[in-house]
Formats: sequence, structure tokens, C-alpha cells
Amino acid sequence: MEPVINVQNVSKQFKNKTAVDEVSFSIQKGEVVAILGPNGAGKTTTMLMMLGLLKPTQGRVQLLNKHPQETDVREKIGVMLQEVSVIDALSVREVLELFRSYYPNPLSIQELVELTRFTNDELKKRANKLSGGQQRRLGFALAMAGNPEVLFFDEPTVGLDVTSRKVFWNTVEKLKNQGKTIIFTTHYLQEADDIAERVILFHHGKIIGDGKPNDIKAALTKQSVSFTAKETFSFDHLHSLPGVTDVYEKDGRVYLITKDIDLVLSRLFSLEIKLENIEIERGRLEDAFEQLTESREGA
Ligand SMILES: Nc1ncnc2c1ncn2[C@@H]1O[C@H](COP(=O)(O)OP(=O)(O)OP(=O)(O)O)[C@@H](O)[C@H]1O
Repeated sequence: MEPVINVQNVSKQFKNKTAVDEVSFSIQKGEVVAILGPNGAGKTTTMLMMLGLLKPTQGRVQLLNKHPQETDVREKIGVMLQEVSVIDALSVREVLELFRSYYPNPLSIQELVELTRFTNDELKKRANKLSGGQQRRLGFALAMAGNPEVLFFDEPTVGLDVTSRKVFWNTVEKLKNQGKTIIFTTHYLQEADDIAERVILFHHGKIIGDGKPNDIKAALTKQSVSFTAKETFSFDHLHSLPGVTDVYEKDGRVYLITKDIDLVLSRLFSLEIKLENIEIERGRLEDAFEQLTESREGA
């Protein structure tokens, strides 16, 4: 099966800044993918290149097997970027009508209103008089106007309150069940975890993880088994245990760092060491993610 999106060895250089650094991935039809990463990781730049709105300095992007800017590709995609700029003098209804007219098989106004829950009063409002939350909903309606196969949302819930976020993601869930391909950027770990079946993790313009949310979480978090031992023993034994990535001693406890607690425990017990006060610590995902963010800021 042909992928819906194919990003091959793509980089983007802004003057001296490498915003995106040799990334490659492909996305299949029906996938819901979160592009996750701290601020400045290169998420938006990557999305703009997927859409053909920014030209890669290097590499190639294909959307629906073609150049992203081809008309028949554009007719099949819906885009919600961080800033919506629409014609301010028009009412919400008029903007919706205008956008619908750009597409061969648009959704009806009725369908768009159902998706976005615009009231009659809101439909009459001029676009420049909308609140932040209403503007987001308008942005979403415009992304949906052409009944797209592939949806791109750049940080779709920034500035939304908790209830509006829930409503938005419930709607996305329905679109997912209709088989739409959905790609969204976020720096909310929880959103990526809740909504996406695949997470592509960006850091410093590179992809540092690509997989199911649980696998990404496991890769981000450090887990440890620690214990005290009465007898002296060789650390070499512990270093060579399968699954152990680091061994150290702190305050009289021996710590084994691993990504596979079960494996390490079973091997530990088979060693001839008398272990006491065994403790297992599973790193907190939020902490690990925060560390990523901090290391970015400190860079
Ligand atoms: N037009 C531009 N000119 C110069 N530098 C840019 C430009 N666009 C982005 N950058 C830089 O490229 C890097 C990646 O930016 P990008 O907006 O893609 O990150 P991001 O992961 O989407 O972050 P955010 O969540 O803050 O939008 C940042 O360091 C940013 O300052």
C-alpha cells in the first residue's frame, strides 16, 4: 500500500539554524499520528514542509503520492494552522460558504455546524469579532470544509479550555473512526498519549522516537531496580546482565537502570547474591519529558 505521506531525508535550514535535520518517516492511510516535541523542536516546520508551504532545503516530501501543492492533492487535505487569517469583513457563515466553494465535494453547512457546534448567533458574527476559542472552531470548520481525507492540525488545542479540548478530541475520534488520516503537532504529552496510535518524537530537529505511545514512554522513562546486599560481590556481574544499561551505588543501595524490569529481576534472582530491601522505581513520564524540554532550553 502506498503511504499517504512520505517524508524522505528532509532538512530545513533557516540561515544558520537547522530547524529540521534529516528526518524520514511515512504515514499510512487511517493512521492518527502525533508529532510531539518541546518548543522549537521542528514540529511546525516539518508540518509546513509536508503541506508544501515551506520548501525543504534537502530531501523530498510526497503527499498522496504527489507533490503536496498539486491541486488534486490540496482538494483532499484539510489544514488547521496555529493562526487563522480569514476575511474579517465576512460573517462565519459567509466564510464557511466561501471555503466550501473551493472544493469539489464539500461538507454541507449543516454538517460543518454539527462538527463545530456553531450557534445561529455565532454564524452571524463577523470573523474578526470572534473570541480565541471561536476562532479555533472556525479554523477547524475551514479544515473540514472540503471533506478531506487527510487532516493536519498544528497545536490545535493551544489556548482552549479543558471542555473545548475534550469536545475537539471527541470530534477527532469520530473522524478517526471514519478512516481519516490525522496528523497533529503538540507539546502536550498527554494529548499525544490519549489520542494518537503513533507518536513521532522530535527534539532539536531530529526524530528521536517513532512508535506506539507506550513504546515511546518506555524509551523516555528510566526504570530502576535497587537493593542492598550484605555480602560483597562483583559489579561486573550486574553490568553484564541482559537489559541492564547502567549500574551504580548510592547511599548503600545498588541501582540497576533498565528498560525491562521483569527481565532484570528474573536474572537477578538467579544470581547467587542475597538481596535485601528490593525496590522498583518506574520513572515518571512527565519528568522525562520535562528533562527533554529543559535540555532544549539549556542548549
Ligand atoms: N522562518 C523562520 N526563520 C528562522 N528560524 C525559524 C523559522 N521558522 C522556525 N525557525 C526556527 O526553527 C526551529 C524550529 O521551529 P518550529 O516552529 O518548527 O518548532 P516547533 O517544534 O513547532 O516549536 P513550537 O511549538 O514553538 O512552534 C526554532 O528554533 C525556530 O526558531
